[in-house]
Amino acid sequence: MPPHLMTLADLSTPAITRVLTHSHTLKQVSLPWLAPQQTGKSSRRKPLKMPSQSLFNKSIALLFSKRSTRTRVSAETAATLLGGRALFLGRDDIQLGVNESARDTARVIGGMCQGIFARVGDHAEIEELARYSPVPVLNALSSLWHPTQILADLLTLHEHAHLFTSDAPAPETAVEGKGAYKPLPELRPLTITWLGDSTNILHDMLVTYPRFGHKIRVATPAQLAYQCPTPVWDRVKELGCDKDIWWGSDPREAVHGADVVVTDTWISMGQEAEKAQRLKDFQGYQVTEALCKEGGAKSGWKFLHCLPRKPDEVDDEVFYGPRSLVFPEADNRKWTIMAAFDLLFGKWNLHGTEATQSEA
Ligand SMILES: NC(=O)OP(=O)(O)O
Repeated sequence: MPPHLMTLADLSTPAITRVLTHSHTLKQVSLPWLAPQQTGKSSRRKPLKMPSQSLFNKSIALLFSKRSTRTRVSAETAATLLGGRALFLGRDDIQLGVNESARDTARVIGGMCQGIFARVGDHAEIEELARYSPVPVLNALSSLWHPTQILADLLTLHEHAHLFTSDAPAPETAVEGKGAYKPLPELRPLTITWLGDSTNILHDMLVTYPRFGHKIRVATPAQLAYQCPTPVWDRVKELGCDKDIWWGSDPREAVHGADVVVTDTWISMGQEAEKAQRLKDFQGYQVTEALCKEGGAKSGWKFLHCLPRKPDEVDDEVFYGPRSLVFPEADNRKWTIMAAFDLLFGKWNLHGTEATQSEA
């Protein structure tokens, strides 16, 4: 039975830390490799190290039934860096869902490729793929979970740990030629606020952040449709995360004491018909300087958003301002997906906890 990853709830805390550490090292190894190569005298510099080639001559299927920019481009470029190839298989490209079942598709693609990175509608679809795939399946987003997004968010927070500690200097990032790679900066326990719908992004936050000592404060509209689905809340409780989660419907109350404010679109893929009702239900939830000041967020609060963004949920002042970490967060989709591909598809060892720095 191959290992799979449906949600970060499936990984222990040390295993998540290992993926983040591995992402941080792969990023440091890969960036000099990807930089324009210099000629002339500077060509006498120390030879560059090539990142792990665990996917050399291997193929990863990107089975995407929904649109994607970040996840798709991260996956394709990460597979290339690992020496392999990603095959993008969109909903109109293959027989799945029209002439062929998920069961048969998983068996056939798994017989030809060495991993499946799948973006699906209903979460049951990816469970079905995983049940019958002979190779590992990684969740690229389902109705319930979005694990690779939260890996990127965590890496971004760790890289910006100095912003949350008044006396800490910014870490050095350039490492080429210095031997050992910089360790992942330690992150102090934070208060992280979510304003918006109970989406797959929030769900992976709920089962992850409290295990690292972070408190979560959530505001969703009071209607039942915006509350946490039972299968997700069951995992939250199973992991003991519920005691560190405050959940209400007042966005001002939710941002109280926040170090980080996170939101996402109020109208996810497939919910376009509900747009008018949703815009009404989320009135007052837009992340702005005024809202966070009135609610008592910490003076240095920072902003995360998985993207794509619409101006409904966050105004331009916050989104493009100095509080925003959204573009480093987007960049980190690549390094975290690269680490997950290396460990899951290349080594079948994503759930392990042994250090990986020497094999980056
Ligand atoms: N955040 C995210 O998953 O972006 P894409 O939908 O563009 O992949």
